[in-house]
Amino acid sequence: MLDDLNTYAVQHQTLSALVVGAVVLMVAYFLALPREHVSPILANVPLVDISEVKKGQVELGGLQDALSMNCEKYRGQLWQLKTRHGTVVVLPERFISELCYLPEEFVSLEAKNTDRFFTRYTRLTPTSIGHDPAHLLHCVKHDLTRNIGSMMKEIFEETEYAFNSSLGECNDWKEIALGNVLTRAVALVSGRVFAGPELNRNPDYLQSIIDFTFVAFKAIEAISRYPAWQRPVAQYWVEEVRGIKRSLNQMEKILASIVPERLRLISEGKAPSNLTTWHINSVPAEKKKDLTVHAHTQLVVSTAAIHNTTMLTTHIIFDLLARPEYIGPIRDEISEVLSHENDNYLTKSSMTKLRKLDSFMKESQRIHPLGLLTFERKVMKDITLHDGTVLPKGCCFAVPAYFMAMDPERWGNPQEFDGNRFLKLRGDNSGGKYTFIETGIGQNDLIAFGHGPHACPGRFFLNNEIKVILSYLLLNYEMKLLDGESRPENLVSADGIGPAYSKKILIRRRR
Ligand code: HEM
Repeated sequence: MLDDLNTYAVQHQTLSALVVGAVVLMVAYFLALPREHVSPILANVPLVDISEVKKGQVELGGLQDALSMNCEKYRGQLWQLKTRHGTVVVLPERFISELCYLPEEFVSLEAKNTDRFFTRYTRLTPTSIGHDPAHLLHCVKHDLTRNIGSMMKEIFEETEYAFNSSLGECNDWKEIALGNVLTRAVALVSGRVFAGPELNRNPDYLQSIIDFTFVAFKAIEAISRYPAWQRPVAQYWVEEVRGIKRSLNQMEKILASIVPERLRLISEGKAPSNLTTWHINSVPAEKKKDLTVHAHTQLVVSTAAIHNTTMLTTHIIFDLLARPEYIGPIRDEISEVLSHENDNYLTKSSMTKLRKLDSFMKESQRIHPLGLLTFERKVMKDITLHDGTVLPKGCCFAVPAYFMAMDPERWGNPQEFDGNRFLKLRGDNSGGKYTFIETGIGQNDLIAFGHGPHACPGRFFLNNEIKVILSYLLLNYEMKLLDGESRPENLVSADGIGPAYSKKILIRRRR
C-alpha cells in the first residue's frame, strides 16, 4: 500500500514538473517572440476594413473596388484601409510634395518594405541580412543608369538570342504563353547586365533568378497567412520561405568561383562592367569577399527587374494586340529610327526618338499599373502636415496611384485607351515631360514609379530594355490574340494589377 502511494506521488510529481516545465517553456517562447509591428489605427479618420474578405474575393477585385469607391467617397481627405497585410493611411496627392523629401528618420520606404514583405522571414531587403541597402541602391541608381548607353549592344544581342532560342524558326503561327516567353527573355537580358555573358546563360544561374522571382512573392503571401506568433516557427515549414533560403545558398555556390576571379580582375583594372563588379566596388573592404551579400544582391535586384518588367511588357503586348491599329505606325517609327543607326541595333540616343512607342507604353501603364498604391512609406517619427494632420510614428501611408490614373477630374476620359495620349500632351516638346520614365503629381501625370528621391531607380534601365524587346518583336514577328479572344482579363491581387500571365497568344516570324 505504502509502495503504491509512493509510486503515485512520484508519478504525480513528475507529471506536475512536466506540466510546469511546458508552461514555462511556452511563456518563455511568447516572451522571446520578436515583436511584429502593428500599424496604429488613427482616431477620427475613416477606416475601411477588408481584412476579412476571402482571398478569392480580393483577387476578383475587392481591393480595387474598395480603393475606387472610398477614394471617391473621401476625395481630398485621409482614410484608412485595413487589409490582411496591415493598415495603411490612404493619402490624397496634395500631401506628396511635403512628404517626399523628408529624410529617412521621418519616413522610410525600407522600413515599410521590412514590414510589408515580412523580411524577418523572407530576407527580401538588404537590412534583413544585416547589409546596408545603400550599396544596392548605389549600383542601380548610379552604376546601372550610367552604363545603359554602353550596354545597348549587349541588351540587343541578348534579346535576339532569347527569342531565337525560345521561338525557333517560327515560320508558321505558333501558340505561346506570353508571360513565360517574356520571363525568360527579361531574365536573360537582365542577367547579361547584372552578371555578364559568362553567367547569364548558365542554366543554374538563369533558373535560380527566375525561381527566386516567383518564390519571393509567394513567400510573402504564404507567411502572411500565419498569425504573427506562429511565424517564427512556421518559417521552417513554409515551403516558399524554405525556397528563398535554397535559392540564396544556390546563388552563393554559383558565385563562389566568380567573386574571387572578379576581385583579381578588379585589382588588375580589367573587370567587366556589370552588377557583380559594381557591387564588389561599392561594399566596404570586409564585405568584398562575402558571398552572402553578393548572392543576395543578385537575387533581390533580379527579382525587382524580372517580375515587374515582365508583367509590364506583357500588359503592353496585350494592349497592342487588342488594338492592332497601333502596331503599323509604331513599327514604322522603329524602322525609321533604326535606319539612321550605323549598326542593326538601337542606341540609347535613338530611344528618345521612339515617341509613339513611349506614349503607348505609358498609356498601357496608366490603365494597368502593377501597383494600385505607390509612394508607400512607414512613419518613423510623428509628422504634422501643413493642415495640422498628424501622422503618428509607426503608421504606414500610401497614395492611390490607380485611382489617380483613372480619375475623371485629372484626365477627362480616363476609361478610354488612347495610345497617343502622351504623344499629344508632349506635342513638339523635346523635354522629359509626359515621357514613360517621368513621375509627377500634377494633372495628366502618373506616379506608377513612385515619386521623389525614392522613385524607382530601375526605370531608366527598364525603359530601354522594354523598348529593345518590343522593337525586336515588332520588327521580326507578327503577333495576334487567339481567334475570337479579346484582351485577357487582368488578375487583381493584394499587390496590384497583373496581366493574365500564362494566357496564350499566336506568333510567327514576319514574312
Ligand atoms: C515595370 C517595372 C517596375 C516598376 C513598375 C517599379 C516600381 C517601383 C516603385 C513604385 C518603387 C517605389 C518608389 C516610391 O515609393 O517612391 C520602386 C522602387 C525601387 N525599384 Fe522599381 N520598379 C520596376 C522595375 C525595377 C527594376 C528593373 C529595378 C532594378 C533594375 C528596380 C529597382 C528598384 C529599387 C532598387 C527601388 C528602391 C528605391 C529606393 O529605395 O530608393 N525596379 N520601383
